[in-house]
Amino acid sequence: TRSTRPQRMLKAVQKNATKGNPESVISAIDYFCKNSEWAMNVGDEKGSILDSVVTEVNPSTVLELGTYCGYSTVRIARLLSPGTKLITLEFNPAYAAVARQIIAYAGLQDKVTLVEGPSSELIPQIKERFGITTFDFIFLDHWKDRYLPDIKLFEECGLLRKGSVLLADNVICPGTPEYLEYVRNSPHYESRYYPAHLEYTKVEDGLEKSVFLG
Ligand SMILES: O=C(NCCO)c1cc(-c2ccc(F)cc2)cc(O)c1O
Ligand SMILES: [Mg+2]
Repeated sequence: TRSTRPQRMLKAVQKNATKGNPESVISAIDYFCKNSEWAMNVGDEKGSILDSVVTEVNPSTVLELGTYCGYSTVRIARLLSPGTKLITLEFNPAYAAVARQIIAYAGLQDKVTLVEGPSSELIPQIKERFGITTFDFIFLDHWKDRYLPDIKLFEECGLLRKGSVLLADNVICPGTPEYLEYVRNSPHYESRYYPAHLEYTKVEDGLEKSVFLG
């Protein structure tokens, strides 16, 4: 039977990247998406903004919602201080299976805990399962209609502290209008928009960075 796009992406990584070299894995995926098949990785333009925010925050606790094939997982994990781990949630088991292999190929498996399942179920379990009190940095890149309910869940579960940074992908395309309205109008967040483009295209998109004020 025909392979899937994530499987073809993994093959491109295994063919063109160097094992244990995260930058070469990132470049191989971007090359594949620019020259072979578009895929919904955050990409290099928005990825550079992601890098700068992660570097600025230098987080000790990190959560990613929406692993997909692990491209942004690799981008984030390669920047974390020694001993810091990130938790990434993925609902789709086929995506998770490819992501595990891409993260391992980059040599970052010891810095990543990939959890499969719906964010609505997993978020309330995080404190107990992973011994986390609050997150320093959260990257939202999963189902766009889950961004708003999940940020409210973070608040309800006490997973945010003064200064927690949330960075959301795709706030323009496909778009997360309710989420944007919430973080931009809530007195509990200081929000800023980083204009960019939909990965590998000229279509407008961008990232929204929101700092929890407590
Ligand atoms: O659904 C998305 N992610 C959650 C599932 O893993 C997603 C979709 C798109 C996209 C797709 C189709 C199109 F026409 C335009 C944008 C882009 C992204 O960056 C994304 O994260
Ligand atoms: Mg995205």
